[in-house]
Amino acid sequence: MGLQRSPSSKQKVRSFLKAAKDENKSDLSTDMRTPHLSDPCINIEPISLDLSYNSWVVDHPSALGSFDRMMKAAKGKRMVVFLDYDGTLSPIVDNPDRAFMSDEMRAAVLEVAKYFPTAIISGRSRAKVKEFVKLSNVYYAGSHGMDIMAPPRRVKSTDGKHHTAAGLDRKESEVPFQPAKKFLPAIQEILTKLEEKTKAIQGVRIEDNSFCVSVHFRQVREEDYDLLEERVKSVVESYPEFHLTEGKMVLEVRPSITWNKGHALEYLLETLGFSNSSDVLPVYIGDDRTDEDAFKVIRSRGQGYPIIVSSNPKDTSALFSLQDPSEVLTFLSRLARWKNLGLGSRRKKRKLGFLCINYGKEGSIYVDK
Ligand SMILES: O=P(O)(O)OC[C@H]1O[C@H](O[C@H]2O[C@H](CO)[C@@H](O)[C@H](O)[C@H]2O)[C@H](O)[C@@H](O)[C@@H]1O
Repeated sequence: MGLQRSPSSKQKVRSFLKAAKDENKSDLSTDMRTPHLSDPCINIEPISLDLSYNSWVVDHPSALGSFDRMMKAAKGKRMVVFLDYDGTLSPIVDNPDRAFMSDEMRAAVLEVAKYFPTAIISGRSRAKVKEFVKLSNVYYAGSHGMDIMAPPRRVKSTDGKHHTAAGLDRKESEVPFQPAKKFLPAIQEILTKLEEKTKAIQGVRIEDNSFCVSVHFRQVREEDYDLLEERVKSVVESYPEFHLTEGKMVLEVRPSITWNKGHALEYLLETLGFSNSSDVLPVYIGDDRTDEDAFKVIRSRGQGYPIIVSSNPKDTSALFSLQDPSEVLTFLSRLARWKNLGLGSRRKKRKLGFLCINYGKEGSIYVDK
């Protein structure tokens, strides 16, 4: 792994990176960064070089341009909405503490959550993302899904019915699910050591994300990248149960457990009562590498809409795309309006005296009384 930096050798790489950097203020995903010779991903570079946004978007069509088609296919299905936070609901900014979400975005998420079960799955601590979003009608998962607040997991008993897991709150109120809980003391130790080891490097920000730690280098001088990487690695090396991952100008120290945003999505579907439903249609909107795990889960389910937020071509398992948070806002507003209009026309038909025959999963039809 190497930090994202300006290229020094290949001319082709230089011009590609410069264009991408100018367009997106260095928000190059790791799949496009200058490769290190030691980087096992070096073989993906020529593929990225051939991609241009116009050809990429053919394979990952705009979720706005495809909206009608998507909603037509969603008729009669139960949509569940999953949203990433940074770079999706809020724009990427230099100071992570100031990545605020706009009031319009908040209103759009509020509306969406009125009609569809909605969860926010972020790399931030759950408390921090809740503080930014400030909505009570959504579910929150922080630390890349390692800290979920949701209804308790259901267990299947011998009578074949689902029951709340023993020992948990039976009133279906929300309970935390924290698969990395045993790592909390070690995480606090790592945090302290990282702060100590990197304090002399100008521009570094260490963020406590509860079950993981972020080391931000967005404001670090390029000439200090190697030093920072070396220091961070020297801390992580003495914790064999942890590993490093890389996001947008950030290194993250995470416990090595088999749990990611994809698992969080599945967990939430299950606890919200959608497991094994053939008519459930998850929508996941995210911009970062960690969102890919959720995109893959949706693809493997064979039903749902994985949507990447990017204005640059990148390797992704998403099927659709949106360019930036402002397009996310438009998409969410249209989604809420689409549902509202659908409900409205049903209400109107009822008012006009039509009889509604409900076929459950198949939807409903209106007949003249
Ligand atoms: O899963 P997410 O909600 O997308 O969180 C991923 C990381 O997002 C934040 O960092 C990123 O956004 C910052 C604010 O715009 C930006 O300054 C930083 O460079 C980005 O990496 C957050 O601060 C991290 O802790 C999250 O892991």
